[in-house]
Amino acid sequence: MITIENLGLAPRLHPISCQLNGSQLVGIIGPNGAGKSTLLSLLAGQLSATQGRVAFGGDNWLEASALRRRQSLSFMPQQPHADGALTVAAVLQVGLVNLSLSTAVTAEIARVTELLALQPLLQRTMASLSGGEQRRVHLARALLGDLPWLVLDEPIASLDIHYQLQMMELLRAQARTGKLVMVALHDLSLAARFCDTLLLLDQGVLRAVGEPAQVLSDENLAAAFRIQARWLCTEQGVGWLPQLLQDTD
Ligand SMILES: Nc1ncnc2c1ncn2[C@@H]1O[C@H](COP(=O)(O)OP(=O)(O)OP(=O)(O)O)[C@@H](O)[C@H]1O
Repeated sequence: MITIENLGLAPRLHPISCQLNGSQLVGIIGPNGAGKSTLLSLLAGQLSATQGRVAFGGDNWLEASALRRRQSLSFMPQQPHADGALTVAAVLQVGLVNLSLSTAVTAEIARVTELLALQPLLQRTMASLSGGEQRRVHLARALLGDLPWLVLDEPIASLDIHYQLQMMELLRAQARTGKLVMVALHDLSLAARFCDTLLLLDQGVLRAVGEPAQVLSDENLAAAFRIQARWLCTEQGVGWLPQLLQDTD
């Protein structure tokens, strides 16, 4: 479990507080510029907070050593980078070595390779891959070491619908193994369908946190996104028909 207390970065993110249990897939949603990446980057230690604390495993996570951070939290930024000249296999090897874990390298790389169906790509260079293929490699890299806290900024951006569904299932399965999995998402229908908890950010403010049905209320959708939506619930899942509000441009 993590407890976020008044975590903020002026002027981009107003102080936010919430508690998130492990074993959950948590979606961070909100319009462009709402502060999603800022929040995730603060948790990942890529940005320094101007105030607040984060309790994770007892102490203030924001003051944890670099090694503890590296071995507890896996971060995939919105625009992950890897040297284009490296093969996929090399990217995964370097990623694992950087974690300084005692994990068996070959077995761990085989594990994430299988999870992301990367076998056919292992000997290709990163530069030779499509955008979606590269994203799957970055996702595999984020899963290396089986760390307890995954923080992924738009992990399904640029994936086709097959891989979007597969990734959301995979991330939910990762959460079910006891991890806290936090993902920034723009697809609210997939967020509603797969996430246990949603955090809705709007103009740097935490507007709502809770179960998807509560957070994706008519009022919140209108205020944050200036849309209205009809939700379609079937046994297979949730879909929706979003529309611009009448009085918006
Ligand atoms: N490097 C930066 N320096 C100053 N302000 C920034 C910087 N990066 C982002 N911002 C601002 O911080 C606010 C939050 O940005 P952030 O990237 O966290 O939004 P986001 O919700 O992730 O948006 P998007 O959906 O467009 O990715 C925005 O107003 C943005 O303009």
